[in-house]
Amino acid sequence: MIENLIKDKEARPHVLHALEDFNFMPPKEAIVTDDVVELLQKSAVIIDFTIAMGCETLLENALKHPTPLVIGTTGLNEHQQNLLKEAANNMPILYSTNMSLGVAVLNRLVELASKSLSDFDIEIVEQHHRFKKDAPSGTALTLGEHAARGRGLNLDDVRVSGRNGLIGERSKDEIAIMALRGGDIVGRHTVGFYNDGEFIEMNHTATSRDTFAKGAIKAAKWIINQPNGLYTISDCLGL
Ligand SMILES: NC(=O)C1=CN([C@@H]2O[C@H](COP(=O)(O)OP(=O)(O)OC[C@H]3O[C@@H](n4cnc5c(N)ncnc54)[C@H](OP(=O)(O)O)[C@@H]3O)[C@@H](O)[C@H]2O)C=CC1
Ligand SMILES: O=C(O)C1=N[C@H](C(=O)O)C[C@H](O)C1
Repeated sequence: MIENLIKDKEARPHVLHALEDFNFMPPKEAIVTDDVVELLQKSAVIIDFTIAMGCETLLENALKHPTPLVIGTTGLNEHQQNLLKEAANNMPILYSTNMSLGVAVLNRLVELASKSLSDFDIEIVEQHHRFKKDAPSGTALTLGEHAARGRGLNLDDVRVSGRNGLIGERSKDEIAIMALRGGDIVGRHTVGFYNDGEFIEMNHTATSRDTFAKGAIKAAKWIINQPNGLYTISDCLGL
């Protein structure tokens, strides 16, 4: 995501990491550092698209040096999710597994469809590029949470991660989340609602990673004016 953020003129002066990797000369006012404390102390807001461990380091240090944060990193474990909640008591944090407007709206639609189509079986498929490290995608899990919430269920209680062998019939409440990987697919999520005689499939396809960068920059401008707390991109978009 760093190359997509650098492409955006407004974000460019604030991008601090690995600039030379992308053959880009930072402007004089940019701070280039690999010291997370210096980064926190000198930044008005930080955008994090790294890996779960990188996000954990940022949050741990942010607890001592509160700074508004926009976090898009996925694959956070339970400890890291708790750290996110704890840190949000001391600073405004916007966390979203997907920074696009389309997915923010899709989350709403899925919750509504799940509630209205209570007899339909729900299945989620996500597709991403071959370089993606975590599975299933954070977006697919968030969509699954909305689908479960629409029926008053907890995703952890009903989630299926794979099917293989003589597994028996599908149970009514289960929600499978399956991941495909290949090529340069930016991000494609399909939530299907299946019943006897009809089905609906809701699909969102990101065709450029700039979509996520633009959402994150909008979020960064918004989060600096918010009181401490944990927000999502839906809050920023007024959804
Ligand atoms: N919420 C959203 O809308 C989106 C979320 N994402 C998520 O963002 C994350 C990054 O994705 P992507 O950009 O494709 O991944 P990449 O692997 O392309 O980039 C990850 C970057 O993080 C750096 N990094 C790795 N470890 C650390 C660390 N411990 N501390 C600081 N930086 C570190 C890497 O540096 P180096 O190369 O030197 O290791 C690299 O520059 C993933 O979790 C992905 O799911 C991605 C797109 C959209
Ligand atoms: O790794 C990616 O590329 C993406 N990750 C996010 C996720 O895990 O949901 C968002 C987007 O789909 C791209």
